[in-house]
Amino acid sequence: MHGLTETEARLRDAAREVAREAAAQAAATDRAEQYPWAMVRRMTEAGFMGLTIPQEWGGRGLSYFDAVLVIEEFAKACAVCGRIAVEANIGAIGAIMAYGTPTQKRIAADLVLAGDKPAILITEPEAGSAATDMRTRAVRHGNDWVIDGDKTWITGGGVSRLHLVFARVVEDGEEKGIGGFIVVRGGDGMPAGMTAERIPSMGLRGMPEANVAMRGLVVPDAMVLRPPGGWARGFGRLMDAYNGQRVGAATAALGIAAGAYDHALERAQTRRQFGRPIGEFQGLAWMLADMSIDLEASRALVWRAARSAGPNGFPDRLAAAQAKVMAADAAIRVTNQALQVWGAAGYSRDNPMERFVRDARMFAIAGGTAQVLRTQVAEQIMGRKLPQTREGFVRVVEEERGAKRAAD
Ligand SMILES: CC(C)(COP(=O)(O)OP(=O)(O)OC[C@H]1O[C@@H](n2cnc3c(N)ncnc32)[C@H](O)[C@@H]1OP(=O)(O)O)[C@@H](O)C(=O)NCCC(=O)NCCSC(=O)CCS(=O)O
Ligand SMILES: Cc1cc2nc3c(=O)[nH]c(=O)nc-3n(C[C@H](O)[C@H](O)[C@H](O)COP(=O)(O)OP(=O)(O)OC[C@H]3O[C@@H](n4cnc5c(N)ncnc54)[C@H](O)[C@@H]3O)c2cc1C
Repeated sequence: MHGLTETEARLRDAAREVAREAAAQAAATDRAEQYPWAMVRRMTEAGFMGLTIPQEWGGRGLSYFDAVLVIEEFAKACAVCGRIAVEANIGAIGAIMAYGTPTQKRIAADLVLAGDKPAILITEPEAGSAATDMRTRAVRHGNDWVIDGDKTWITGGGVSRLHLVFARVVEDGEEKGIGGFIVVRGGDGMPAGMTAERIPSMGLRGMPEANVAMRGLVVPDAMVLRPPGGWARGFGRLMDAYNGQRVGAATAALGIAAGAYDHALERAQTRRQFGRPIGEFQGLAWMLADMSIDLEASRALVWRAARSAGPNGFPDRLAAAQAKVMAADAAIRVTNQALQVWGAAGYSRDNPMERFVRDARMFAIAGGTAQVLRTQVAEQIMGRKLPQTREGFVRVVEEERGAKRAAD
């Protein structure tokens, strides 16, 4: 592969080797709709959980770029394993390793290195794309915080041990901003005050998605994640870390698309109709060409975003959004085209093609929809805020009128 050092290529090859085992169980995981615990144990033993955790905390201290090489291999073989590789290496764990206290880092690193895939809890039933409208509140009572609220579509809800909960911070009776609260699930059950109810989903069926309710959930002050800059800037700093997870999600989408493409390329050259391999028909040859272009473009943007980590240590916001939009939209196109190459056989549940299509669909929704991220890209390239609320636009108009009056 283009532009990899020997060490990077070795890491990718090692992941590819273990991912073969992931491929062998992917269909069974999908059918059983069960979290692939045995495969997670294998990934843990092989050192693919906690790649980016610094060595001083027991991790491998690898880069986001190293992580995306690994994620692509797992996602190509088993999309659920790919998403596990995202959240075990990037996202909530990145936020905690960057902003956490030594105690928080110790707890988080130990959990992930033992095989936990952390959960990130941002979305609420009434606050999806408009995440800053979240209603979940964390109210300070002395040395404890009490959290009440409802989160939805929480990946890993019910199986993850480490949770990073985004909530409105209420201190001294005043709302201060949005902060992060670390909640750990100990034994088999959920923590007191937290429940998870599974949501049946279209794809990635081995990965539980859940509605998570928090009622009087008590979090000690020692488990509050305090990003630099104070509560008022808390959401922004947590989103700095979240840009990493967007790159991870883009990589998972890329991996799924690459897996589907490999199957389609092989089928186009072996399946014959009219006495010729179907890949000779221009309709399919050009489809395969388009698929390869989509994949290369996605990979180029994913790699660029993963390598873009700026002074704050996280991937660049613009590069992450561009990569996520490209890879998510491309994965939908590529997996559908790959199924088309397979004809009726691709439509069978005995064949992985329909699974690839279902698994790819979520990435244009989760982690910031393709529409919302296009707006973020537009804001960044124009260097101006594009308010999404009606009041926000009224404010812009009033400011412009005020500036015009002052100039006249
Ligand atoms: C950001 C949005 C929620 C829009 O809300 P607002 O218009 O109210 O917010 P802004 O004024 O744009 O931003 C507030 C604050 O945050 C900073 N910010 C926002 N985005 C980023 C970013 N990507 N990187 C860094 N900083 C960011 C912004 O600059 C402001 O900072 P200051 O207060 O000025 O300091 C909305 O655009 C949005 O992103 N919606 C999508 C929500 C989302 O992504 N949810 C993901 C949930 S987790 C998940 O889905 C997991 C799935 S998976 O991994 O497959
Ligand atoms: C499989 C899956 C896993 C997920 N995992 C997690 C998780 O682990 N943690 C978590 O917190 N969340 C998670 N989510 C939730 C995800 O982040 C949200 O679904 C996403 O942010 C969109 O919110 P919504 O679904 O409420 O859609 P809405 O915000 O209601 O959007 C509906 C439609 O309107 C469009 N829209 C909304 N606002 C705008 C706008 N301003 N401009 C243009 N179009 C707009 C959207 O693009 C979309 O097409 C997951 C979702 C899925 C599907």
